Amino acid sequence: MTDHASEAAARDAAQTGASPVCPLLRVEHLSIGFKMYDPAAPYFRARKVEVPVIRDLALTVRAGELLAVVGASGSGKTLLADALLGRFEPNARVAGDIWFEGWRCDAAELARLRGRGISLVPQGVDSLDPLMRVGEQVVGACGRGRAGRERRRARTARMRELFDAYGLAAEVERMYPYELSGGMARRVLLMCALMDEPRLIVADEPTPGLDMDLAVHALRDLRAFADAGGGVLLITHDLELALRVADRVAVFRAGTVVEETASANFAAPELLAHPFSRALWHAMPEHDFAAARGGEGER
Ligand SMILES: Nc1ncnc2c1ncn2[C@@H]1O[C@H](COP(=O)(O)OP(=O)(O)OP(=O)(O)O)[C@@H](O)[C@H]1O
Ligand code: NI
Repeated sequence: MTDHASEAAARDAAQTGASPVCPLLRVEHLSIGFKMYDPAAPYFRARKVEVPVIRDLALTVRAGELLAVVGASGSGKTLLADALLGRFEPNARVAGDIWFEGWRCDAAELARLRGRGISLVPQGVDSLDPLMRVGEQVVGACGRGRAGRERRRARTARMRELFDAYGLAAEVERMYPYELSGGMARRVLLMCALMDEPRLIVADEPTPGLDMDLAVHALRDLRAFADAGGGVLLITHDLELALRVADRVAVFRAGTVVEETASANFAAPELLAHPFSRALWHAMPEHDFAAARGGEGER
């Protein structure tokens, strides 16, 4: 841990009257680019250039809150999720600060927090091992000997508690991933994340492939986690779904958050500050999919 933000938070609080409690997660000026051969240059003159994907991004997640990061496909959302877990490709160039519970963390510290504070619900259900029963995967490796047996017993009990709390039938434990429906597989991924009693869950597109009912169900589980005091960063391209569960929405465009606002402000376009947020509002099915007015070309 390199720094502590509680003094800064207390100072801010003295100035603004806000609560001095540190947010669970705070990201400031995060920029990520990739060093790669210039795709525009002819091959015989190719040289390495830095291609920016995330630029000067800021967001905050507090305990008890679900923040949705809503952005188009391919805009860098998974890259953001990976960054929060301290996972960077070797050619990534990273700048900016990520604070977890008031501590500024570098990539190695974030990677250590995985499973010890921060859990990821990954974008693909293919992260489940096809050859292992669901129960074994959720419980995870427990080690050998007496300590291993104790740990297995404790983790199995926790898994059963979670299955029960989140409505997964006990027989799912003995199933293989191919026997699960899309909705069940998504739920199992969430259970894997919850096993480690995280304070923050980063959920990367947890709903594609699910019908509306199941998607809402999956998001309700995340909402329940936030209501119990955890923080959730929900990454999605589906604003309509996000608005059903999120307290606040971070509108993500061209690699940065152009507006972080209360979900309630999506009630009317006048309540939204950025033209792209208003364009998203107009593009929602219930607002007749109007063309993305005011969005394109504006940053
Ligand atoms: N190691 C890398 N080197 C170069 N470019 C990369 C690397 N990793 C990711 N990118 C680029 O970063 C961009 C953002 O990718 P990312 O997967 O984060 O988007 P996304 O918003 O999660 O997309 P989706 O909606 O499909 O999940 C892509 O254009 C991708 O090509
Ligand atoms: Ni993605």
